[in-house]
Amino acid sequence: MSGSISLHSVSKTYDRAVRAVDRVSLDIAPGEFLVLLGPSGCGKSTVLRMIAGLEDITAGDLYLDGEYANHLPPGQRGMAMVFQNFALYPNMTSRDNIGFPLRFEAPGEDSGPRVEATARMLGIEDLLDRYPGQLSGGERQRVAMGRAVSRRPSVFLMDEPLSNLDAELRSRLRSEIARLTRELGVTTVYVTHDQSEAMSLGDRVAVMRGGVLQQLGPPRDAYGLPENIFVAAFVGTPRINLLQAVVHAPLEGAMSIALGAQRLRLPEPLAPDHQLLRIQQGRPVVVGLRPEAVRIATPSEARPGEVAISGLVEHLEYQGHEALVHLNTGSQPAVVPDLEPSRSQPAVRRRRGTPAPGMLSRLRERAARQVAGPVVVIDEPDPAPPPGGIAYDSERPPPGTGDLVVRTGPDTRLRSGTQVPLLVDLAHLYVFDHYGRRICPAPADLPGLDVPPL
Ligand SMILES: Nc1ncnc2c1ncn2[C@@H]1O[C@H](COP(=O)(O)OP(=O)(O)OP(=O)(O)O)[C@@H](O)[C@H]1O
Repeated sequence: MSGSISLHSVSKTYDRAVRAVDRVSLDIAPGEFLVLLGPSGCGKSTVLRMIAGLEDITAGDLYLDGEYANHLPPGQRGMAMVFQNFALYPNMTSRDNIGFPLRFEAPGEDSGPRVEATARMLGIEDLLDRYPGQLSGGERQRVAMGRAVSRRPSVFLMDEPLSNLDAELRSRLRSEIARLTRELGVTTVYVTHDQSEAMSLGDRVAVMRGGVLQQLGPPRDAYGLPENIFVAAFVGTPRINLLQAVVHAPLEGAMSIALGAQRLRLPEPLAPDHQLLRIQQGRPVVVGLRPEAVRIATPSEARPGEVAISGLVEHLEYQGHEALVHLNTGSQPAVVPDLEPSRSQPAVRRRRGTPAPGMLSRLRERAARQVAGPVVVIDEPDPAPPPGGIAYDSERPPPGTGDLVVRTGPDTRLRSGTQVPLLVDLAHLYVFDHYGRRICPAPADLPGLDVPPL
């Protein structure tokens, strides 16, 4: 087996009601490391389990090495799985745990040389005669990986394999997994809700939300060119600043984006990406600024492409290698629900008085999940929802939390309550429309920017 995996519009519905995975299409190349990333309950594990054959596919097609494989039994798929809970047999030594699958795959063959070669690869030779109870969490996970590796599968499926480990061990094992899968050249599908893990491991990252694939591409694109507000907010620590804004495009005079009482004046001649914002004139949009897109400096220090605003220091968060300044610029943050949903909550909050879910509301919920919405507009009292079922929130953010986080050097000394000048780098400005789609920088396929998603 070469290890290519293709999902064509694959869905999974549990109990006729919960659509855990909604028409996901993915092509994973042989030897590729693909990470499924998303918040808890978004359907990552279900995708992995359908690839493994541990879960039936409700609709859509799965191809392994180009062959239709929906009904292929798990044992015939040439895959090995590593779970978060190590799953070792407690009454077997590491040697027996690693050799156990080989008893079935190559009956009668001496598994010793393969077990030892695997142990050498993972640096666990001296643990081979210990029982799981005599191993640390990290050692247990190495043995669990050894069991997967010894089978020489064509695909590794890993479901949050590091989530039970402490931070230092996670980072060490992360590089070991990267090295091991690269050396073995084995296709790997890795599930995590930890975006930094996804960014550091994946050749490509598939970001999911509410069962729907939001974006598929290299980690650099998920961070630098998020297709929607959900991906922008989910990827990156500290989280991107998302501010409610309005585009002003007068027939005469400069175009600007209002953030509360302040304005980002777009320099003339307008950049092509900024020209496309003209059609949003007067509409609420959301501005996204990563913490490194704004710096504390006076207007006279502005470089080309930087525009001045100001902010009131709320507090300084010292991080050792850097400091994060929390500022209040007088704008309203936009809120993206579903970033960390609890399993008991529905995927999209409904407005008061909305009837119980029927076909129409289910369709609307699905449409809302396909884009990043709902985007919360705090200042508008009870606005009518646009098509697509986007909901609104009337809660204000807690006072004193600031609306903008800016990254600075660790030596910054700033007192709370100080008004500071800020420079916004327009080269790193994101604008999302009312439906949560990125409209600046312009999307590659330039959809009808006015058209509601359905
Ligand atoms: N056997 C099941 N029966 C009913 N619903 C299920 C079942 N397994 C999963 N689900 C539901 O399907 C959705 C997706 O679950 P899944 O485990 O794939 O999410 P996940 O993104 O892997 O979450 P986590 O990171 O918390 O494991 C959830 O709403 C979950 O409650």
